Amino acid sequence: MSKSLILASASPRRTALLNQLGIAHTVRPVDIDESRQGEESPLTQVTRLASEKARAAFALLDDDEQTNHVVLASDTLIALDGESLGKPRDLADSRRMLQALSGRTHDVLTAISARDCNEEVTECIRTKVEFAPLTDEDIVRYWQTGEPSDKAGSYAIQGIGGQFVKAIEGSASAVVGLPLYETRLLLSRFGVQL
Ligand SMILES: Cc1cn([C@H]2C[C@H](O)[C@@H](COP(=O)(O)OP(=O)(O)OP(=O)(O)O)O2)c(=O)[nH]c1=O
Repeated sequence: MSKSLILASASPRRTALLNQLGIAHTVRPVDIDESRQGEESPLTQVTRLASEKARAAFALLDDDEQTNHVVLASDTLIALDGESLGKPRDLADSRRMLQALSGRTHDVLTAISARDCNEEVTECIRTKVEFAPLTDEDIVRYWQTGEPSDKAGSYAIQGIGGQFVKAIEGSASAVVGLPLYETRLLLSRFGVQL
């Protein structure tokens, strides 16, 4: 018997990407503390957060639901010089992030985590993104559009921020929040009807 899918995410991008795969699902976001723990690396952090989101959402299911559901969760962080960049708090934070990304190549890390009553599998997808040099005026005007505020690294490649991206190497869908290819493989392994 195939299992039903629960997406543990408040991100409209992740729902849209899952819809692109044509996979029926219900959405049940969870709210966890996403701050860095100690000196953990961006890879450790993003993998831990995806796993914690999946675990928290699964724990909210009753016994019956746990036997016939799979929970999928994801987390996206930018990695630059060993540091992780999440969502900006304000303009100053956005400026700090975009100045750091300006004229350089960074890694976008997206971890996906699937969990059912038998097991949890979590993996991380790394995509390289090369940014054009940005002026302070670019950064302030971009902030005023409202787009950066809920995006890791303070930009959206699929939106206005796409004009700052010179090149990308890896998974475009992973940068937006859910790697389509790897998610499909993972869910099929968990018995979700594709
Ligand atoms: C770099 C980049 C990030 N993003 C988004 C993807 C994620 O939604 C967001 C990073 O925040 P996340 O903490 O990964 O996710 P979220 O808080 O939006 O949703 P949830 O935890 O409930 O699943 O940044 C883009 O949409 N475009 C981009 O180019």
